[in-house]
Amino acid sequence: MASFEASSRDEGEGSNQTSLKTVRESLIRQEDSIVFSLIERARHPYNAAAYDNSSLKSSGCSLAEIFVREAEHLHAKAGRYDNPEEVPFFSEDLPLPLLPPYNYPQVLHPVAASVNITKTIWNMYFNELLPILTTKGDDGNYASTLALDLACLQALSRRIHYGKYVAEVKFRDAPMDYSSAIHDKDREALMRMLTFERVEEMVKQRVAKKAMVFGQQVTLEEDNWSGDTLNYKVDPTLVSRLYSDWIIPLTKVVEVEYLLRRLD
Ligand SMILES: O=C(O)C(=O)C[C@]1(C(=O)O)C=C[C@@H](O)C=C1
Repeated sequence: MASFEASSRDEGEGSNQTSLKTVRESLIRQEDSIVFSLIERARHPYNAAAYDNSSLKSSGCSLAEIFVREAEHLHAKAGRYDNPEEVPFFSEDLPLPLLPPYNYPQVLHPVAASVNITKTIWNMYFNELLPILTTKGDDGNYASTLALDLACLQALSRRIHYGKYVAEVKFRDAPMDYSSAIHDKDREALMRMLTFERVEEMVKQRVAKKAMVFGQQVTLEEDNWSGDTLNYKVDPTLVSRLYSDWIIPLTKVVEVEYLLRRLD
């Protein structure tokens, strides 16, 4: 992608450069899904009843949990989790796909399946993000709200766990450097090696810009296109903060966890 600014460590020649470029292009595309899904969820107020564990006395869990569990059940039948990029929140007892499996390319080391931070993503989404993304109140549209939550959770899980792919191409690019930190189980060294601050800065700026572009009120009157009078559907600084406080740090946690097991 032309807008991608290479940092000094990925200016080398060869296919690894292409691979890092390719996985970053996927991260850029995934930004669109994340920003759109947040804008859609923000149309509804918080709708607390959907998240309250005591609302459904018989089940002891929230409507949100039941919704995601049952949706994942259905998605598993349609083969969603055959794709190693997709990580379910409730992986126990998922049914097998109904169609014969598609042959997804095996890019990752088999240990990738054991790297799973869905609990952290779940808690971050419901405890930290939703309360600041939405307005207080209840409009009763629990089914629509939860369908939108599911879209947000899936987009976030996919993006954050995509750190496995980013880590894999970085490892292939510099196996000797990474191997020594992996043997030493040196998390800090790994974190330092995989961090590109300039890239992170660009990601944060780009997602804020996407929130401005995707979240405009589009009308046919010329005046409404002027930047400062716009009322965005989701605060662009919130989207940027979501990336800087949670999405990027959690992607890096996935990268480190994957690398630590990469030589098993
Ligand atoms: O692009 C990379 O190299 C990544 O590892 C992804 C990512 C991100 O989450 O956006 C994470 C760590 C880097 O510091 C830069 C960006």
